Parts: sequence; structure tokens; C-alpha cells
Amino acid sequence: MTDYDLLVIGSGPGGQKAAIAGAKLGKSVAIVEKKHMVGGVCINTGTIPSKTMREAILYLTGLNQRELYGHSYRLKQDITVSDLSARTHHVIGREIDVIRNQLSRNHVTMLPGTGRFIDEHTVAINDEDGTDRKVTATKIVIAVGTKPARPDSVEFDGEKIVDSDQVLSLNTIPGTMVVVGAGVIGIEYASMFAALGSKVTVVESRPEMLGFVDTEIVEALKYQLRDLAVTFRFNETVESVERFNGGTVTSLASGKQIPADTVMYSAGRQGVTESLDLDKAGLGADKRGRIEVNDHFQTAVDHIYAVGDVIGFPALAATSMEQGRRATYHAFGEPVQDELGELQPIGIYTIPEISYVGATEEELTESSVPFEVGVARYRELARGAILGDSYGLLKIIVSSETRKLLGVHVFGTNATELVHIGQTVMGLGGTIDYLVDTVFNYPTLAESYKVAALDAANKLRAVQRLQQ
Ligand SMILES: Cc1cc2nc3c(=O)[nH]c(=O)nc-3n(C[C@H](O)[C@H](O)[C@H](O)COP(=O)(O)OP(=O)(O)OC[C@H]3O[C@@H](n4cnc5c(N)ncnc54)[C@H](O)[C@@H]3O)c2cc1C
Ligand SMILES: NC(=O)c1ccc[n+]([C@@H]2O[C@H](COP(=O)([O-])OP(=O)(O)OC[C@H]3O[C@@H](n4cnc5c(N)ncnc54)[C@H](O)[C@@H]3O)[C@@H](O)[C@H]2O)c1
Repeated sequence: MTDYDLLVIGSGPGGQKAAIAGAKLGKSVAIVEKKHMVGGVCINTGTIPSKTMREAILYLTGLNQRELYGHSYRLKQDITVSDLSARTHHVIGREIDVIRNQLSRNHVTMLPGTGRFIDEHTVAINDEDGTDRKVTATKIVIAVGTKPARPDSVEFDGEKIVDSDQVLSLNTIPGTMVVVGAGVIGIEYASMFAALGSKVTVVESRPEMLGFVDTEIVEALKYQLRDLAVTFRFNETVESVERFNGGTVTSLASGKQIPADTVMYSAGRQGVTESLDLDKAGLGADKRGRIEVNDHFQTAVDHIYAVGDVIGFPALAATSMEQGRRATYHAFGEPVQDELGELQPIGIYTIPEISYVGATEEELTESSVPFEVGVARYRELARGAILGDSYGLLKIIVSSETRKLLGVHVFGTNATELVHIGQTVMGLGGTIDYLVDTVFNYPTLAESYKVAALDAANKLRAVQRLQQ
């Protein structure tokens, strides 16, 4: 007999959905989580604060309205940190409340504290007040997530030199900023601070940024960010960051020195496994703290599962949730579709935002899959003109042989929402002919699908005509 059928360590998106799935199957379930971290990185320091801050910035700077009202348009002059944090705190508080309510109405027990393994069925929970208790469980799901990776050589002070958690509690909006690492986190924050008027320099050791995204879309983003005074330093590594009374100096291996009020490190994340005592359960982690799992999210010990960011790629909130649900279903023998489908969307909340699903042009060319593209530009859509978005575009990639959609790439207003129309058509094996023959509301951005499908159909017809 164990205390619980299912014990989940960590209450981020993966842990929450694993726990609720267990409760819905009639199991006794508990989640271990620190008192101040209910909802995980997602709610407290990651997705939700960053996306709320972005929304506050877009609203207060009036950036998206400037095509209509002129370049000097601003809703508020002198935006302060408290203008931004007011909205962020409000949304975080609301989301925590929703999560607590969902867990309690599903009778999931919250066990406050930090968990560590005693053996493969027992977890000790250390509360902040010093109490230590042990609980046992038949099945365990590890959903402990990640934390920012911090190079030992850099002196983080939470003020002038910060990581992507600490950036949320800056006292002032920096006039100048260095962002180290052009991954998703780095580029999202670089766009936000650039929109606020900070002069941002992005330092990235690779020759490019967001290498998994379609090149045309990355080019479009770079153009927009340069327009917001962002400087890119690719193929450059940071050698040291020094702190002075008046600011910081970042020295690059190439010899360049960059002065800035603030330096933000966003150079990857590390699984939070070092204090879990994984070895006591017969488990281990790699050097980035990640735990290896099979297709069912089982670790090397059959009844212990791991989900979410701690298992690595793609490290997204929605994927973590789905992994959590699937892990629990597998643990209790509930049927579940074999693999997470290929059509996983990616949404990047830069300014402007990016979203895609399916293949990129580069991937298809590399594997010699013939395709045609259809493009719709927001500036030619009535809705684009109404919104004041002249740069947005939607690109569909179509198989020249089957006319099926192979990829959808969107850049601009509502990209992260729009992509799901394409995802649905792709999921149901639809062709461009479905989109050509469909009537869309007017004026909408969704109409871009019809425009892009017509563009692709016209190009395909041009080839057929010549060959007839
Ligand atoms: C700045 C930023 C922006 C992001 N933006 C997006 C986005 O726009 N879209 C998107 O899909 N994803 C985004 N992500 C990623 C997303 O937040 C993660 O994919 C998601 O939070 C991972 O969920 P998880 O279940 O692995 O747990 P996490 O949310 O990482 O939470 C893990 C929890 O486990 C707890 N924990 C750790 N160790 C223990 C222990 N020993 N005992 C008890 N509890 C423990 C931690 O306290 C934490 O609360 C972003 C991440 C960051 C950092
Ligand atoms: N919108 C979203 O879905 C979203 C938003 C934010 C974060 N996330 C998730 O969070 C994860 C972590 O993001 P991240 O951006 O921290 O990590 P990352 O590993 O994706 O990017 C880190 C970047 O920093 C560069 N880098 C590392 N060390 C450097 C150095 N010393 N000098 C210069 N450049 C250096 C790397 O080459 C890399 O490009 C992502 O994988 C993503 O899944 C998702």
C-alpha cells in the first residue's frame, strides 16, 4: 500500500495535466511544489509574465498603432517598470487562482515543499519551514522543469547583470542593453526592450538566430528588429562581463567592447534535477540536467515518468501539458494515441510575432521534396490596412505533386492564432483546393489563407500550362 496512486513533482503545465489526468481516472493524486511556485516556471517566471509584459508594452507604447497615427504616437510617455509589472502581477495572480481551483476541485492534494527521492517509491518533501515528511506512491511523474543556465564566470547581481528570471524585477527600463544568446527567450525580450526604446545589442555565438524557423521569416524579423534599433552580433562569443557603478562592459572574444546599463543572459536552460537525488531511485540526468525517457515518457525505472522541459526539446508549455496527460494515461493503462503528432505548432512572441507548423522550405529542399509556395501579404488584405500592419505575411508551402499543405509560416499580427487554421487543414490532409474553394469572412487576416492558396495554385498552373 502506498500513500498515493500518483505523485507528481512540480506543478508547471506538465505536472498539472499529469495530476488532473490521474484524478479523472479516479486515482488518488498529490503534487509536490514550493509554496511560491504554484503553476511552475510557466506562470511565475516564464511564459505568462513574458507574454503579459509584451502585451502591456504593445498597448502602452502604441507601437502597433503608429502606421495609422504617426511615428510619435504613444499611449503613455515615460513608461515605468511598475506600469508593466502591475499587469503582469494581475495575470499571474489570476492564473495561480485558476490552477489552485482546478486542482482542488479534482481533489489533487498539494504538498508544499521541495521533493527528493529516498527510493524508487518514496519522496521526501522539505518545506520552507524546515519540516521534512515522506510520502510513497505507486507511480511518480517528474515535472521539475528548468532554470536559466548561468556561466560560473559571470557575476549575476539581479540589477545590472541578470538572467531571464531576474529581468522581470528590474528597477528601471534600461537605456541600453546587451542580450547574450539569440534563442527564443533572448529574441523575445530583445524585441520587448527595443519596443520600449532601449538600444539593444544581441550577441550570439552561432552565425544565425532561430535556425529552426523558415529563413524568409527570420529575415523579416531581423529587418523589423533592426528598424527598432537592435544591433546583431552573430558569430561572437562573450568573454567577460564587467560591472561598474555606471553600468556594464561586455567584452567579446573578437575584442569588441559593448557598454550597457544592463546585460541579460538567455544562453540556454538547465534541468532542475541536481537536488532530486535521482540516484536513490536508480535514475540519472545528463550534463544539462535532462532526464531520458522513452516514447511513453517512462524513465529507466518503469513506474517513474518524466515530462516537460526536464526531458528537453521542444520545451514548450502546450507540449509539456500533453506529455503530462499521456504519461499518466500510460501509467494507468488508459489507451492513448501512440505518438505526439508531427504537426506541433511553434509560436514565438517576438515583436512582430512568428508562428509555424510543418516543414520549412530549407528542410524540403534538403530532402528533395518538390514544392511551390503561396504568399499573402497583410498589406494587401483589407484587415491588414485596418489594423495598420503592412509587414505581416502568411506563406503556405504546397506539395507540387499532391497539392497538400506541407508547411504554414506566419509573420505579423495574430500569427500564433492564425497558424491553427493551417494546422487543421494539414491535420485533415487538406489541399490548397479546399482553401481556394472556401469563403472566408471579410475583412479578416484569415482570408490570407485563400489569397496564399490562390497564389500557389496560379504558380502550379503556370507549370502545367507550359507542359501541356
Ligand atoms: C521566459 C520564458 C518564456 C517562455 N515562453 C513560452 C511561450 O511563449 N510558449 C511556450 O509554449 N512556452 C514558453 N516557455 C516555456 C514554458 O514555460 C515551459 O515549456 C513550461 O513551463 C514547462 O513546463 P514544465 O511542466 O516542464 O514545468 P515548469 O513550468 O518548468 O515548472 C516546474 C516546476 O517544478 C518545480 N520543482 C522543481 N524541482 C522541484 C522539486 N524538487 N520539488 C518540487 N517541485 C519542484 C518548480 O518549482 C517549478 O514550479 C517560456 C519559458 C521561459 C523561461
Ligand atoms: N515562444 C516560445 O515558445 C518560447 C519562448 C521562450 C522560451 N521558450 C523555450 O525556452 C527554451 C530556452 O530558451 P533559451 O533562449 O534560453 O535557450 P536556447 O538554448 O534556445 O538559446 C540559447 C542561445 O544562446 C546562444 N549562446 C549560448 N551561449 C552563448 C554565449 N556565451 N555567447 C553568445 N551566445 C550564446 C546559443 O547559441 C543559443 O542560440 C527554448 O528552447 C524554448 O523552447 C519558448
